[in-house]
Amino acid sequence: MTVKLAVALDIENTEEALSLLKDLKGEEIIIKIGYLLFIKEGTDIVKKIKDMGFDIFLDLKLHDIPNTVYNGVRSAVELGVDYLTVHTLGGIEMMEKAVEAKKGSNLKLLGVTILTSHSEDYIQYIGSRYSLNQLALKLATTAVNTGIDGIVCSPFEVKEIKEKIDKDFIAVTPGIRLEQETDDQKRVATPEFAVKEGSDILVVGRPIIKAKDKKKAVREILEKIKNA
Ligand SMILES: O=C(O)c1cc(=O)[nH]c(=O)n1[C@@H]1O[C@H](COP(=O)(O)O)[C@@H](O)[C@H]1O
Repeated sequence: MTVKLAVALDIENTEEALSLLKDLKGEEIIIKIGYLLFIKEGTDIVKKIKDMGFDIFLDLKLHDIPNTVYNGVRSAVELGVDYLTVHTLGGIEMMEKAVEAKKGSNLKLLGVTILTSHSEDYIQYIGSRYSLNQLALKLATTAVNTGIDGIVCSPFEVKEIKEKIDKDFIAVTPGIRLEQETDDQKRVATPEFAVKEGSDILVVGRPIIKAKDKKKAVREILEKIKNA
């Protein structure tokens, strides 16, 4: 699978977001829609962006009782999104219901393991007897065995997860940075590192959204992915 770029469209101004996408039409990118735009604009924004020809990654990180997640996944299938995040910490039964809900559709479910804004210290603070890496691997393995199509982890866990899970799945890595700035992320790495470690989809938000020339930033990251 060729490595893809998912642009996290975390842009406050909807018109600005849509005009950026007009500029990016034809680029081989996935558009990730998260809380910011989805809570404000709802399903309309998803349909608009889908109609522009982009694949949609709806990032709602579903985490609830199995039946509620089942209903959420059914709605995402009806909406026609391409990727949807669920939280692996929601449990095996929850993930099984999520997988059951998308049966027969093209939706790909992505299981979030340990957020890139968490550190090893936090994992120990909440009482885990596993290290962050071990826990991410355990959650990823559970998700893939349950039938989840892919997992979300930091570029630092992806290599081991890819090596130790003997099945095909999509590895998605946020926490990508071109420069030193980390914002609220704790585990960040360059696009080249993420690709070398085995990522299939790199998620990039602020390094694009905050750039003066956003289209140029997208092109630069695509080049880095291609040449990694
Ligand atoms: O599920 C995600 O996409 C996600 C998981 C994770 O562990 N860390 C993480 O940053 N994300 C998302 O990836 C994007 C990263 O944005 P930037 O830090 O601005 O590049 C945000 O939209 C986050 O919601």
